[in-house]
Amino acid sequence: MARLLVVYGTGEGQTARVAARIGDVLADRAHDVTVTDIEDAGSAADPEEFDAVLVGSSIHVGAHHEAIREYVETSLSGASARPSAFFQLSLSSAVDDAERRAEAARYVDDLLEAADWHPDRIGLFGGALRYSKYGFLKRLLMKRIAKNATGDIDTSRDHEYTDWDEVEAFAADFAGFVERRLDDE
Ligand SMILES: Cc1cc2nc3c(=O)[nH]c(=O)nc-3n(C[C@H](O)[C@H](O)[C@H](O)COP(=O)(O)O)c2cc1C
Repeated sequence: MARLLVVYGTGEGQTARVAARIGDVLADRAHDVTVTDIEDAGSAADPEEFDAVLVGSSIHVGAHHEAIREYVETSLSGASARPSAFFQLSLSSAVDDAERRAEAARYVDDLLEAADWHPDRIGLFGGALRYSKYGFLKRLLMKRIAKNATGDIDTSRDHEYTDWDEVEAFAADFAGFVERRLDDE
């Protein structure tokens, strides 16, 4: 059994949902899992207390959650023997378009380069449009962003693009990686 941390930054809760699903997959494999929002985490997100760390963030206006950026820069920077993974949610990963996919990958590259962090696994997932949760201005902004991304500008309902099978496969793959690594030690 490994002590695993899943720490995430979220705007409207989709990354929290993904983090929870990842946590369920890890817990089903009998690991001791802590899933925490970076805003509430404080010292509970100290990587030293865990065997492995997964970090997740959504993209808002081309940037990761600020507290997550700070966290990876201060807590995960540099070489580490501890296995780690990063997952990202965006609309850019919600469409089958090479340019958009490259954009999503670039967001990750920029974050990792700035933090000098080298996670063992990276997951890029489609996010969601929660028009029902946005205020007037955010709904307008998201309609514009969505028009160029998924094309879903019907604000009378929400749109979800997360592939839950992909999320579960990502979590299982990372769990397997951690288990093999700990067996070898
Ligand atoms: C204000 C806002 C700005 C966003 N900007 C981008 C963006 O620049 N690129 C992108 O691919 N997705 C963008 N998105 C889509 C989010 O990444 C997607 O909605 C994701 O599911 C949000 O997850 P969260 O609820 O955990 O924050 C944006 C969403 C919001 C609400």
